[in-house]
Amino acid sequence: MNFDPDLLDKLRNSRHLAVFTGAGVSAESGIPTFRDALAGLWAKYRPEDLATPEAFLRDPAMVWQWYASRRAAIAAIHPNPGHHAIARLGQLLRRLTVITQNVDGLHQAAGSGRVLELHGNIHRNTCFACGREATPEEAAQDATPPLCQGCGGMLRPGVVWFGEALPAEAWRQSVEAVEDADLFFCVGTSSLVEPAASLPRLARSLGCAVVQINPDATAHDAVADFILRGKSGEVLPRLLD
Ligand SMILES: CC(C)NC(=O)[C@H](Cc1c[nH]c2ccccc12)NC(=O)[C@H](CCCC/N=C(/NCCC(=O)O)S[C@H]1O[C@H](COP(=O)(O)OP(=O)(O)OC[C@H]2O[C@@H](n3cnc4c(N)ncnc43)[C@H](O)[C@@H]2O)[C@@H](O)[C@H]1O)NC(=O)OCc1ccccc1
Ligand SMILES: [Zn+2]
Repeated sequence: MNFDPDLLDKLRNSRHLAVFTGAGVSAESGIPTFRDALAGLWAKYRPEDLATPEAFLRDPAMVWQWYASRRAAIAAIHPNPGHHAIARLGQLLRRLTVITQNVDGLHQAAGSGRVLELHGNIHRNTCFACGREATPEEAAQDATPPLCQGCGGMLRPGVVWFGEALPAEAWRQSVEAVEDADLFFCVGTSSLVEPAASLPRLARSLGCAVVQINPDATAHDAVADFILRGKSGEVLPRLLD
């Protein structure tokens, strides 16, 4: 894949690169993308049916087990060359901010220092009633779901469910990073979930060069200045060559 010299020039001279990622960046690690995540016994559900406070209240054990099965899948895999290339770019460039929709923690596992988790992290748990962050021991109790040792409420995964607000600080810092960036990578996301999907549009509206990295077309091809059609685990390492 030959890259547009203008893109390589912008990357080499970037003062601040913002890298916005979705499930696609973890696909080559063996984690099915959000659309494909509902395989096997979960196949009859839509993500929006399970990742909501209503679903949790309706059937807390089922939702807890879904997250437990995803946590187990994530524990068995490793970051891929796409994650590592982003971490390497973070060492080479003056400033790089990762803004991720992923809850798997693989950017941090690959060594990326500045990672803003817009939709939380599946390895953390909080109390659905009092909001307290639970200890790993509490979350390991043999109950589905385990109960909070503070108030006795049910523990829930530390992710943002549909209908819930994004973490205010992560969102504020993400908008700030997009406003400061001179280059914006949109990697492995279908960009269908709001307000996260507004960030590529914001970047474009601020005159930031937008690069889309995805094997398929997405809603954000229209705001991209450069479209790299391929898998992030193959395209990103080549950008470092
Ligand atoms: C479905 C959608 C229309 N619904 C929403 O956007 C809703 C509602 C909404 C709000 N504003 C709107 C405006 C318009 C319409 C709807 C809304 N948004 C919300 O509910 C948000 C919260 C949304 C967050 C939900 N949580 C997630 N995840 C955590 C949980 C969990 O993980 O279980 S969202 C989850 O789904 C999304 C999945 O998208 P992708 O990551 O892009 O994955 P996908 O599978 O779709 O695509 C993969 C892509 O990768 C590509 N690919 C595949 N292989 C590779 C490869 N190898 N390399 C590169 N790319 C690859 C594929 O081609 C594809 O393009 C991600 O964001 C992911 O985090 N909250 C909120 O609005 O709250 C209000 C509020 C405000 C104030 C106070 C109180 C309340
Ligand atoms: Zn509690």
